[in-house]
Amino acid sequence: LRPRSRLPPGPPGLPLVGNALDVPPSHQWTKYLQWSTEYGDVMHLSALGRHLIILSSLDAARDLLEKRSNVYSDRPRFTMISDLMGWDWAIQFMSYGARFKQYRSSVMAQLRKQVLHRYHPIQLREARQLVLQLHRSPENFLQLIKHASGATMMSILYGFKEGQRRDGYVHLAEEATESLVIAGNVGKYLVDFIPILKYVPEWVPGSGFQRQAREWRKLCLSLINSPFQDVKNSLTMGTASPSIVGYMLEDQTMETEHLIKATAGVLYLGGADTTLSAFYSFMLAMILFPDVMRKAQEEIDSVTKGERLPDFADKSALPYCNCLVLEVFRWVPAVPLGVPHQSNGIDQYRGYVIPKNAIVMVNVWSILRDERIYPDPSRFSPDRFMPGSSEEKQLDPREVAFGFGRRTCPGVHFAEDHLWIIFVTILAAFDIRRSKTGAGAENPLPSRDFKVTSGMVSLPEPFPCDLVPRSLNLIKSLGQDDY
Ligand code: HEM
Repeated sequence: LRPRSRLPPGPPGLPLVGNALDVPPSHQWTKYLQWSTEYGDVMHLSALGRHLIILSSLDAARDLLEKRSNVYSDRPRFTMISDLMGWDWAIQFMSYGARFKQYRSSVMAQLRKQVLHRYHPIQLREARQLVLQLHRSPENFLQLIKHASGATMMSILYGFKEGQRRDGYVHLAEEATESLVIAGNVGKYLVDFIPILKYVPEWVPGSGFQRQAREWRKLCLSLINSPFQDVKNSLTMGTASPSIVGYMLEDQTMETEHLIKATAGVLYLGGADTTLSAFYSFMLAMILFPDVMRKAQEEIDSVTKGERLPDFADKSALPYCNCLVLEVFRWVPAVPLGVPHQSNGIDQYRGYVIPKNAIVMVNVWSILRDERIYPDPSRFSPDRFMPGSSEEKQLDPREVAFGFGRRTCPGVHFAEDHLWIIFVTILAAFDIRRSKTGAGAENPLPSRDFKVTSGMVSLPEPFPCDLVPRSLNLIKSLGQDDY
């Protein structure tokens, strides 16, 4: 057999462009699912000479990305992002190797289970502050939640409390990550396929990408430099609040300033949009499945007696709420196609050849919505994971949603804590209801077939909702002075 005929099966493509024209520009995971029913759970596509392998089952993902992690731990090179826009410090896009290991272990050190308690006071404070803000302007709930996701990360990373300074940095980070989303749209920039184009000077006609990259590079560099310098100044003046950057600067074992800046940038990048996606999904789930909301609220009330807001110390007494977080990870996968891996050598699997430098992606979305694993997958049901519930216990979605092998998400436990305290605080304070007033063409009333945005990180499209306070006394007790 010629090597090509031993590639995994996949849709036929055209000469040269391969399947580039068949892959839709958005929501590729639905097309990949459709193709996988025809070609199987290990599928081959090609685009402009690049091999693409799509894995659509847990077995295949584990067999390759975990059991053969010596082959599949690399990332494809994103020339536009890493070389031209300046994101070469972000481990998310880094090739596997010595530098990656050094940077990843610095990130892991800040996300170990043993240190997560350090962030709890900030997460608690921010969750309660958000309750106050939501109470004051419930109609702006989507904007408030979006801002809170970025702002909480800024507080944890740099110690900035509420105010203009922090808002400015959140704005900067949003702009920088938006540029990433645009540039991360594989296929948009030819330089990602023909890296040598990165040397084309800006004045050459057709090199608009160079000018664009230069503008975006400024955002990327400000994102890691400006807040970092700010913390350093505050430490010198003795006015800094506790923060990850502060801990790292004080810890003399840390290698270089660049590593500290990069670690903070990586955490922001990894944490802000993903937790925002989960937050939107949670709100939507509570509107669509009011029985789940009531069950979670009853559990919280049984512990707090409705006299106080919940706290991290209540976590072990709230198992249903813990399962609710897991169900959010499953119900709307925040990273529906994971982050692409790349093979660093030729491999054989199930009799097929996986070429060297093939881009390997897992269809996380299709696994987490597979009815053979999760019966009635569009139903939001934390009971899937509750010990002793009438439902049969189902696969823990963290095993899929956070990726595989040596590149698995290091933020999984952080994300759980972060979302848990927000969800239980909001559930204690408000009923989240289907809006009677806010619906319109732009914000249609949600149904089980709600739409999600497309991109590496995906989230439900905007929807209206009403937030009805459950206890005004509880909310009012959160006086501004305390926070
Ligand atoms: C809903 C929450 C989250 C989800 C669903 C999620 C999902 C993922 C996925 C699928 C990957 C790629 C794994 C792979 O390549 O196999 C990843 C990577 C990563 N995540 Fe997360 N993540 C979440 C939250 C966070 C948080 C809160 C942080 C940090 C504060 C974080 C930091 C990172 C980093 C640094 C990487 C890159 C790892 C590497 O390339 O080695 N993530 N995440």
